[in-house]
Amino acid sequence: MDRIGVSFLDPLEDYELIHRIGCGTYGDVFKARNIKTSELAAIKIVRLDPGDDITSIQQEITMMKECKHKNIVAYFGSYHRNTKLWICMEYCGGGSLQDMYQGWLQRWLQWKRRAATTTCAISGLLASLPSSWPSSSRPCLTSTP
Ligand SMILES: Nc1ncnc2c1ncn2[C@@H]1O[C@H](COP(=O)(O)OP(=O)(O)OP(=O)(O)O)[C@@H](O)[C@H]1O
Repeated sequence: MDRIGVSFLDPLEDYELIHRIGCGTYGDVFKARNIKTSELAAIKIVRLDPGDDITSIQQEITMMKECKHKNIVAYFGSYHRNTKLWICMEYCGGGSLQDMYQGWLQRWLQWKRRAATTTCAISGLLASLPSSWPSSSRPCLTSTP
């Protein structure tokens, strides 16, 4: 951990936890605030037990440290304290890509249902037109609900 610049100081000296925002393969993720700068952060807290293979976590930290781009979550630092590893990073208020995808999917399904309902209503209305109505002036409805 030393090798990748993890601090052994108390993370609660630097961050206050606000609430839990999610949970991943390695542990819970919390919304937090940097006490000195008031900047928001997301902190992943991973429980480390003696004998755990920490290679993949070290790789995740190393990768986050090296990836510096405006479209990639920024890495703020890590702390190893009392069997817990705190990985601090930029807070993304829009949620995960999966959350966004679920939102789009729901909206699209809702829109599709509304379109089908409207089509049915208009079809019913057209069917109720008097048969004496000249076919040349009947509106034509085509849809693929
Ligand atoms: N930087 C962040 N800003 C805001 N929310 C985040 C951030 N990172 C993670 N989260 C939230 O925490 C949840 C868990 O994230 P985490 O990266 O631990 O798990 P994951 O996305 O399932 O990936 P993994 O398989 O690596 O654990 C996400 O789904 C997201 O809602």
